[in-house]
Amino acid sequence: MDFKTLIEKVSLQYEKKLPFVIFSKTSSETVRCYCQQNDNLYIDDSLSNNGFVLSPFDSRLESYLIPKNESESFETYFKISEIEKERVEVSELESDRIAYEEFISETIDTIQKGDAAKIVVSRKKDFQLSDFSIASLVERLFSAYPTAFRYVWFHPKTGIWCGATPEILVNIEQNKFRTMALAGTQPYTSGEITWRKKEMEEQHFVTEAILENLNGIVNDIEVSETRNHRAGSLLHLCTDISGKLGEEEGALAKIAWALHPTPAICGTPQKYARDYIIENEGYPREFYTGFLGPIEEDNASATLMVNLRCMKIENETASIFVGGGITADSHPEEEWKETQNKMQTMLQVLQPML
Ligand SMILES: C=C(O[C@H]1C=CC=C(C(=O)O)[C@@H]1O)C(=O)O
Repeated sequence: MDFKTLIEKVSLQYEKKLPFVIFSKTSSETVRCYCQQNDNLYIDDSLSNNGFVLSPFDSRLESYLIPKNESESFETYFKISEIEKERVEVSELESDRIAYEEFISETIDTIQKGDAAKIVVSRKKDFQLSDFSIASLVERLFSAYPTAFRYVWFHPKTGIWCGATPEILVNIEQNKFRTMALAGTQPYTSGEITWRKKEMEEQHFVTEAILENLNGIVNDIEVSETRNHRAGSLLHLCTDISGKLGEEEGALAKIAWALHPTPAICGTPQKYARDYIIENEGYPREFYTGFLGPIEEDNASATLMVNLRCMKIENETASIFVGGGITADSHPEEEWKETQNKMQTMLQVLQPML
């Protein structure tokens, strides 16, 4: 089956209002797809069944699964085609900017009072689509960000969720696991790269918290040098963390629930930051900054990614979710600009449909 036929399959599935997920792992040209054969909503927090999981930011809420054994699965090779990507100009209300910057200032005050070291706050912006097609969405998304993990998920009860994320929550392959501490953002340029103290500190919080949360769960942890990690037109700081798993069952669930929500998308201390976000952000994140990905071989192999650079599409409206890590040294105007830059990742996919 070729990519075109696969797109026809998912388009038909969407027309019939049946769940599907189509995805391609980081830097892979293999596209895989599960087309569920009924419209049940499978709830599964165990992370032990084969299929594709979609889990929300608030870990007290349910995770959903498109089970492999209830789906037809397909796989194909896909030749990346060059798509034009130009910055999409967005008109934003002055009142929205002021409200967001005030929210950032309040968050900085909270941090300066000593209640938290870092809190990741975000916003959601809606775009009316005039010419939406699932085929065009899949084609553009998969071509635009070949080095990201790309997915389009549809279930009649959740709507479409899709994204191109750079961040691994946990990857397990043959008794080895990998995760990463990703934080700090600047626009990508080919020139010399320098990071400010604020970004280095922000990223350091993430590495430290991940190592602390993994303590006692995995053995032989290796921590890489911190490196630059490009995500489309953005650049992040990243530390790779890897290690070996013991013989016991259920390592995937243990690691994923120990790490999620990481300080890359929530904050430190975790519970304070989570409650602050839920109480103050003013909208429910749903699956944004949750995690998603395939679980295979009875969870001996899995790639769970943090749901970043993503959007939800429902009733011809695309909601794009964007945020940033706030520390005592953050500046509200810069944080607003950062969300505008991050919004471009999905806007460039949507461009012809706006
Ligand atoms: C919360 C987001 O990004 C996180 C991941 C990488 C860098 C981030 C930052 O620089 O603030 C955020 O922690 C988002 O893209 O919506």
